[in-house]
Amino acid sequence: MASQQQLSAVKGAKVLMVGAGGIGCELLKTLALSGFQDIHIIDMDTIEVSNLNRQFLFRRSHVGLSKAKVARDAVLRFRPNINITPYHANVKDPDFNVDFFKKFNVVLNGLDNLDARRHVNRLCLAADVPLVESGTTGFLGQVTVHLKGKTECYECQPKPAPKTYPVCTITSTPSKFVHCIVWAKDLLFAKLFGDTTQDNDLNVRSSDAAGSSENSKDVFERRKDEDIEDYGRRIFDHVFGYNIEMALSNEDTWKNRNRPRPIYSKDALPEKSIKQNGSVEKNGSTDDPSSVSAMASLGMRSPQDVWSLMENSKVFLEALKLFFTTREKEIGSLSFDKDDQLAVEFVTAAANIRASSFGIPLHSLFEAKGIAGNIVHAVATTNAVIAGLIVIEAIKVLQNDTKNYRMTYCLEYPTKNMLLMPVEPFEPNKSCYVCSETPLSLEINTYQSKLRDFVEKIVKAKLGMHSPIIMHGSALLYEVGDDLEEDMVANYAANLEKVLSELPSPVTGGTMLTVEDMQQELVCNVNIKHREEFDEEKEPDGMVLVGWSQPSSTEKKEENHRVSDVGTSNSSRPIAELNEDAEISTMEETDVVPTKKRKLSTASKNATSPSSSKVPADTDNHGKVEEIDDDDDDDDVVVMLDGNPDNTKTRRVVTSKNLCV
Ligand SMILES: Nc1ncnc2c1ncn2[C@@H]1O[C@H](COP(=O)(O)OP(=O)(O)OP(=O)(O)O)[C@@H](O)[C@H]1O
Ligand SMILES: [Zn+2]
Repeated sequence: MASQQQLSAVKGAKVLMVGAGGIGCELLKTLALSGFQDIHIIDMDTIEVSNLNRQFLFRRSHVGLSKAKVARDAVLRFRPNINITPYHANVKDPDFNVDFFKKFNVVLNGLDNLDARRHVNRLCLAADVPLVESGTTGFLGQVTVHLKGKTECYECQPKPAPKTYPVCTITSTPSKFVHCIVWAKDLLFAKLFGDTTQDNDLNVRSSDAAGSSENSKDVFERRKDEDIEDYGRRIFDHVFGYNIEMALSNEDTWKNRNRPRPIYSKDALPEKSIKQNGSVEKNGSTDDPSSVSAMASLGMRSPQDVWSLMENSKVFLEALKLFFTTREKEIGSLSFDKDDQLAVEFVTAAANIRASSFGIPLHSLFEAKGIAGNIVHAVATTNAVIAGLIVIEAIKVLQNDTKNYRMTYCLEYPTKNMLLMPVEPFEPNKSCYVCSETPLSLEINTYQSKLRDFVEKIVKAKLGMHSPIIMHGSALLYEVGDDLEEDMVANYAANLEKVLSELPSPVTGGTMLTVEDMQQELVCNVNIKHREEFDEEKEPDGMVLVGWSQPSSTEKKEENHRVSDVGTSNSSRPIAELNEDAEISTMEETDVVPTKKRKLSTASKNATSPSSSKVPADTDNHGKVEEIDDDDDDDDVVVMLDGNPDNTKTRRVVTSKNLCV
């Protein structure tokens, strides 16, 4: 039961909700039922059929309509006397500026992407409005409270960049199924059906043959009058047989690894099957290319089955044939789409054949699709629980009950007998470039990198600024805006193409640049350190931003609970892990390994039953993660998917570029 004090705080509050998706719908309903009377909602999307299974304010007849508006109407039907103001718009629109944010007592996020979350965080800091942030991925979720100067801001912990894999792991030494999926999807599929002119590491040839005119041709090119089945087998033999033999010839690679096995179509498929390919069942309608399916064609039905090597080989050849015979027009412009059945079949089969070669367990189409499409299925209940927790924190915020703020993790399995794990919020990270004024350092080759590289790779991609101004002392090097004079626009365009050391106000080692985003009211100083060389694989940007990743080490040590953040490559927040010692740690891979202590709340301190579980700190409520965190060093966790074949309780949450609602 709410106290009188709580009720009056709730009644008098003006609340901004950002996002009316999975979490947002639950949140709006819970806010209304909790007595909130002045709610503003921003959502830029319209309703899709795929939203209906969990966004309960929406019905089929609403498909195509604004989420914010329909959500408002749906809630007004059972709470007609409250005020709900919808905005069908992007929260990054200039209309939603600091003055707009200042009107609210609290902002509640139900977003699904890092970019928007960072933007809202900055506006809340600039407007000095408390933010309750949230995310879910499948069964996992979390709610955090951010109050300027009192708790960490949303960006106090570095957000991992999208997960990438070392090229050599993908092309030569896969050790996990996800590596085979990346190879099948991003290299093989792209080479065969996407931009066929692209060069990639699939075109391995023996060195002595490289010079001959026959071999200077692209192996992937279909020869004139080449029978499609012959072509398919040639590709099969090249990528699964010949390329593996080539790789094996480099003995050093295999000194400490299991040697892969070359697979040729004649070994994987009896002659009879090769000829029978596609003869079992004809595809439904070839008028609709999206309905074409190699599985249907081969009479294979269950996407849950793990196919044998022979079945994978059949699907591979059949899918390749179907692309060339029924979807020829698309070849050259296709990119992998998880909703494209034939593409999923091809990628599943190719990944499995490669996995078989490298002694990696094979996976079903269903699993492969999840990995390839980075899908974690949304769980409506998690969204509902998280929405409830948001409201609880919002009420504390409205009552200034700072000491009772909690960030709460929703776990998949009980830990210490608890599914909801409350934790005291972090203090602000003193080296956070967003909420403190700590300068950043950038290692960069000032004689080679252009201003454009700095703007794209650092200012936009890493610092998340949309309309940056870049200054060297009082010299303006770059800015964007609608009201710029033509000659200024030309000047800035010219500057973008100049290397840093040749800018009108040269930027060299020791220079301090000031980067500012007017809308976000964020200013950062960046100390430039000249560095000659970068490791192409580890530092593909050709520059390294250091500075804000190290959280303060001043937190109390007496607590027997610890959080260690291993931030990483993905845009998501770290994954929190509760281990046997009642320690909470967040783990992801990264190049920085900050460690700090985090206090569990009383409830969790008193908990007794040990178990293990992992929680996403940044999740995507619509059930998708854009990247799979597949840290090679973290074998105790698995990608979390519905129908997880490993049936293990120790799961890895895939890192999400987009936090789910
Ligand atoms: N910049 C933004 N401005 C306004 N709304 C945003 C912004 N970014 C994301 N959103 C909204 O946040 C909501 C997130 O909800 P959710 O994660 O459930 O995604 P969804 O798009 O509804 O689901 P799915 O992607 O699975 O179809 C979406 O409704 C989306 O429109
Ligand atoms: Zn911060």
